[in-house]
Amino acid sequence: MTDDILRTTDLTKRFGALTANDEISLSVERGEIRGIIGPNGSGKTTFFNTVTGFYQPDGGSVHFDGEEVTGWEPHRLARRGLGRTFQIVSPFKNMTVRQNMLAVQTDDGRSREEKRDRAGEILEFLEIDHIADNEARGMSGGQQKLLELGRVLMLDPEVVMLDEPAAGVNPALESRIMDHIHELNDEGTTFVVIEHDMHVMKTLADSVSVFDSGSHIAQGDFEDVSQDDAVREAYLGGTTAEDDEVPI
Ligand SMILES: Nc1ncnc2c1ncn2[C@@H]1O[C@H](COP(=O)(O)OP(=O)(O)OP(=O)(O)O)[C@@H](O)[C@H]1O
Repeated sequence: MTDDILRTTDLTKRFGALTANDEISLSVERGEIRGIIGPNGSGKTTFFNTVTGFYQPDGGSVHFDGEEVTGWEPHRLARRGLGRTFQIVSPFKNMTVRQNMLAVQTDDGRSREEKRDRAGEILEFLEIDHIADNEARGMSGGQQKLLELGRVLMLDPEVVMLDEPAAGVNPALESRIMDHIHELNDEGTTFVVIEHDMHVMKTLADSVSVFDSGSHIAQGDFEDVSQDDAVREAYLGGTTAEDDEVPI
């Protein structure tokens, strides 16, 4: 029997005449790393925004850990255990790295000291503790991505949705980010990851869901999905496909 921690049923989001998510039904199993791939504009980020409450859906539902959470506010979902990061990261630049961590509203009865200790542990785990007292404005793009992941971890999430965690990150830091994701996953955190880099996706994801023109067109392990005719058409038939987006 499968143990779904996140499930959408016919989730739909429109922007005027454009249907960015067209009845997306998708289940994520507890403990897996699910990749979401698809050409530019296929609706991946919209899906994240609708699942995590940044957009109200025009139809369909979202269930998280056995509870219907459709339309819940992002902060309520985050406190319930569904965290997410953004494609464009935006730390508070004039605050230190540690202050950025402590600015996360956890509302879980932890004392200031406990919160500070937890922030220290996470920064150490992510190997950015040496810059904890530096202003965030001096961080590299990759370090900012790690800080954003760290801020999500302050909420002890059960599921983390990552929007392009490797984009714009140098290869050394990229492999560190992937190691951290694997390590957290080994400890039980479920991940849903949007990523254009197919090499990253191939090694990271247990299974992938493919979006095309707002629809969820295929799901399975990376190798099977790469051979799927509809997937090859989605990538190769369009005019926007770039080499690194072709999943073969
Ligand atoms: N806030 C918005 N208002 C209007 N249209 C939007 C909005 N957000 C997204 N769209 C449109 O919805 C479609 C899906 O966009 P979305 O960003 O979800 O795609 P994506 O698969 O994440 O793309 P990319 O891989 O380029 O990040 C696009 O046509 C986009 O222009």
